[in-house]
Amino acid sequence: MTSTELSTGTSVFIPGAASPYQGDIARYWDQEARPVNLRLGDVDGLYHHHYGIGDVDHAALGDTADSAYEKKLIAELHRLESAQSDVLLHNLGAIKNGDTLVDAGCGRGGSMVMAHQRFGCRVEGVTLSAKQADFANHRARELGIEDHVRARVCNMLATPFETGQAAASWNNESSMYVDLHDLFAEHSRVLGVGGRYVTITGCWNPRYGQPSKWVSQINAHFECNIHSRREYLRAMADNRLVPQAVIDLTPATLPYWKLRATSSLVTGIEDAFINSYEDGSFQYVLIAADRV
Ligand SMILES: C[S@@+](CC[C@H](N)C(=O)[O-])C[C@H]1O[C@@H](n2cnc3c(N)ncnc32)[C@H](O)[C@@H]1O
Ligand SMILES: CC(C)=CCC/C(C)=C/COP(=O)(O)OP(=O)(O)O
Ligand SMILES: [Mg+2]
Repeated sequence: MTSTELSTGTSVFIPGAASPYQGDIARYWDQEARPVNLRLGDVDGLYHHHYGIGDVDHAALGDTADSAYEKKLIAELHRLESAQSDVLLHNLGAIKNGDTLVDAGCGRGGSMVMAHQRFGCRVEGVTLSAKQADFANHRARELGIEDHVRARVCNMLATPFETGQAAASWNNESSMYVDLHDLFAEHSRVLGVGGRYVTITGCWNPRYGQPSKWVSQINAHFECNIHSRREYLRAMADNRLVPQAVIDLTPATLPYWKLRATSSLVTGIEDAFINSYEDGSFQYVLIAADRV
């Protein structure tokens, strides 16, 4: 654990942060309280910081003039975000209830809870944000699963997990904050041989050429650094992670964004996602890899 320097020169202790950048990211997520995340989480107590996939259920939404429409829209966006976690968890393969899973960049813990409910296993999460870790651990206590689901304030590039301890691990929209070679070296260390790694991420498309202005806008909005699809595959290959599936989820996430753009919970980043997905400069992908 180190301290980081603010631009004012004040030394601030940020547990888990290994660099000034990570200190900024810790502060960003400590302060985050966007209604688009909290009101969706309030639907059923699963709090996500990722986006949705799947077709919109227009029958469930009903008439836009209906006074209950906005509530239904929030429930529908949330359903699509949980569907995204379901697809990630499905790609972890067969997990036994005695297994340990690692969620790298766990946010408020929605996917961790879903993983435990699905597999009955232990789930260990790390986040740079103490607020998020407290939130996730509080939810786990409320659900009575705190002996199986735990979040810690920790850098995902240097985790406290034992070598080979995890049957599977994942990054759900959290790999754009780190160097991919460093990230996959750590997953490769923590995973047992034969273990499974899954990421769902936004990446820029090498076929487009370079990051588009929309990708740059998303980077600035979230203070992150989106990698290219090529960089993911190369860094995995260099770290004994062999892709078993690469799924382009771009067509599946567009309905979520188009629906979200019509809601009262817009944050201003919706057009950058829609435009970059539609012009082919950006892709939403799932990569599942075997640790060999
Ligand atoms: C967009 S949120 C995704 C949260 C969660 N995976 C989800 O799907 O709800 C990004 C997360 O990555 C975490 N993160 C970013 N850099 C990190 C690092 N170096 N170590 C640990 N967590 C990190 C943030 O703290 C935050 O929890
Ligand atoms: C696909 C890419 C590039 C994602 C960037 C990472 C990120 C910040 C995800 C969403 O978090 P959130 O749920 O907190 O965002 P929002 O408030 O927009 O819903
Ligand atoms: Mg969100």
